[in-house]
Amino acid sequence: MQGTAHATREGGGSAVLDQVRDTVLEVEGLAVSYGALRALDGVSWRLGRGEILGIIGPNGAGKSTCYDAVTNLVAREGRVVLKGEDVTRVPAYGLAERGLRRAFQQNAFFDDVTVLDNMVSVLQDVWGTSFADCLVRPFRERRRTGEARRAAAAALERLGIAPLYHDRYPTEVPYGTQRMLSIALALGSGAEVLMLDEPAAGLGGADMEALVVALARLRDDGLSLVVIEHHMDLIMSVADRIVVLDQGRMLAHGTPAEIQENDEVLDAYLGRAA
Ligand SMILES: Nc1ncnc2c1ncn2[C@@H]1O[C@H](COP(=O)(O)OP(=O)(O)OP(=O)(O)O)[C@@H](O)[C@H]1O
Repeated sequence: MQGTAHATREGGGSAVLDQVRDTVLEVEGLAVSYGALRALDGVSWRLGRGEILGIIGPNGAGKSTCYDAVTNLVAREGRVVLKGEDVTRVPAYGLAERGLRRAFQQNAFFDDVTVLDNMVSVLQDVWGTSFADCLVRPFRERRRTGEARRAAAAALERLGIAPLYHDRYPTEVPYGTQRMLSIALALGSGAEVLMLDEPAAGLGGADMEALVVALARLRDDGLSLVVIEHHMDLIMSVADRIVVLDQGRMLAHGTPAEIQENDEVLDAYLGRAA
């Protein structure tokens, strides 16, 4: 094997795990079976604070199943530790409350409210007002509503969504902006770990570049990200480390440079230059 990516098919700990500093999310021995199919088998990785971990692999390798397993959306074996707390038995909504959020492959927003109001709605946990408060303290509540809208606008601009789109309906804005909106909504407020499933799906060149910039900015802000992606250029440019899955098992784990030189990965997945 060339390079230093660690093949993990034989099991055993990988030294690359020891390189992760300030672990925020750790999965250990995750396994999922669908009837006779072992869709995930003994998958372990760690995510450091302010880091992007890429998860790649051919179709059917188990990438989405791995997300379902981490977020407790499927029966699984193994352990999940978030910020030092064993959260293996915590349901998905409890994980979201603890700062572990997830965006799915499909865009997810309310079609019949504006982009800005979509964002305001997910910030309700911080800026929400009650009917009773509006009656008793109307001026205070009006001020809070203004603050909520400013916070929502800032959250959208953090993802590069320009103000000219804030008052449009999501279906009226370009597809790349809709993808960014889905990410912004998944982030909400208080996210510490964000898991993205193919964020670049359907994006063209300029939108792809905007996504790279946005992901790097989120990481630089201290967010930790796990990103499933088929676009190799994108994942190789933004990820700090990469896990390669194949038939439910970990084929390799290393830096992008290590993964690109790994013979097993080249044979199984990335394709080899003649
Ligand atoms: N609910 C399910 N019931 C039965 N089999 C499933 C289920 N979900 C996934 N599988 C199977 O588990 C395996 C892993 O699927 P998964 O969707 O995790 O792969 P993936 O790497 O995300 O693929 P893709 O890149 O195509 O999205 C596949 O063989 C798939 O057919």
